[in-house]
Amino acid sequence: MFSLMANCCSWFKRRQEPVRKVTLVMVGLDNAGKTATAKGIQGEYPEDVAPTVGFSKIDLRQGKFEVTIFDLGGGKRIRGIWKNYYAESYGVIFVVDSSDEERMEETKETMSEVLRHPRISGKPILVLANKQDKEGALGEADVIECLSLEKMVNEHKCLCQIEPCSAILGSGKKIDKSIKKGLYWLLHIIARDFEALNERIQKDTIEQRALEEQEKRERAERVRKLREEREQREREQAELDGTSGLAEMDPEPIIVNPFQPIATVIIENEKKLEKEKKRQNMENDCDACPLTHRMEHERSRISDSSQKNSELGTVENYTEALTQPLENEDETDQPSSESDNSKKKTKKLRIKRSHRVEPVNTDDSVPKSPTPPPPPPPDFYGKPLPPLAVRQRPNSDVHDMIS
Ligand SMILES: Nc1nc2c(ncn2[C@@H]2O[C@H](COP(=O)(O)OP(=O)(O)OP(=O)(O)O)[C@@H](O)[C@H]2O)c(=O)[nH]1
Ligand SMILES: [Mg+2]
Repeated sequence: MFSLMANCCSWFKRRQEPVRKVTLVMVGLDNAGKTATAKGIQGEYPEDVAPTVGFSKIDLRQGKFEVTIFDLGGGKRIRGIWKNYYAESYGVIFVVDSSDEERMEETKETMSEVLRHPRISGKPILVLANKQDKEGALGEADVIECLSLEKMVNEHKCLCQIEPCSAILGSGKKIDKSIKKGLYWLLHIIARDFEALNERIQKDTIEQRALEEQEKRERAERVRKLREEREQREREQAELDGTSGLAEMDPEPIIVNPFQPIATVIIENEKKLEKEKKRQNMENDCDACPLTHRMEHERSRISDSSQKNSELGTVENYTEALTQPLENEDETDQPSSESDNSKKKTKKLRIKRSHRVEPVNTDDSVPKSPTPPPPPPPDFYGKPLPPLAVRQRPNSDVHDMIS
């Protein structure tokens, strides 16, 4: 009767206990069997596993414990993330592949690194000597020896339990009893020192979060600086590529299309032709004027023409090439008998053509071609372009090499 009452009191007392949330971290080399073990605990088929990239998380209820297990990837490159989970861990599950003797040294170093971390030292550790079903797997004593386990745990003041097991034996309620036993042991130790552990974990977690925030800010700052440097480099490169200077002053430069519609070219040419005609008329009128006046007139005309040349660019050059016969016509149309006028005219023509690249002047030394170039039709630009052969070419005095 007394014992029944004591049991009832104990049950009632346990019911009053608050639910404790406990986080565990599961680590070990890749291929050790961590995910298989975690799946087995959860009641899933343990053999259907793939290497863990990052982590996987399982939640389970064990008596008064709400347990969260972080199953972390064990690959060499992923091991760096383990430390991010140490602060909130109440204990460690370290899984060892007992059948892989060759990697025992690596396992030892890795375990030592975990236990000496300031956020792990002093916390309980469960070692699962996994894959006992495999032939040649090391037994419990061999694993302890290979890992120098006693020495290591004493050094870092960690309570330790080792369980030889096989994760693929079963799952859920049929899970390997050693795994179940090991888990009970770990939770029991945690429950015993819960207050002290909990205080440490709260403190470590706050520090860890602050550190993470700091790292995040530093990372963002690094990214910002890198972006700024890259943009600066791009700007400098753009300047080197010649988009600086005028291009910078005028962000949208006007690009003159060299391939203008033919109608535009014709209109330009017509204008030019009209101007030429006017000029000719004026020249005829001016023939009566004194030579100096005419010289002045020619100079202003040349400068006007040069300016226009630079303005009109390609089109103007083309126009000039086409209007060349008009100037020749000036030359040929002058009556040769008027000797005074002829002298004046020669001088005038030299000035007139001074802005062009001319062949050696043949006016005096070489006799003129017996067949003068054909005069252009009066309405030249109103008609289709003449055949290439009759068009006056620049430097037409020089004959083609191949004729
Ligand atoms: N024979 C045998 N095979 C096992 C046992 N436990 C796991 N395996 C197999 O070992 C391989 C690796 O198992 P995982 O659970 O993925 O190993 P892990 O430790 O999670 O590996 P990472 O995620 O890469 O860190 C899988 O093919 C499992 O089926 C076991 O107890 N016995
Ligand atoms: Mg895994």
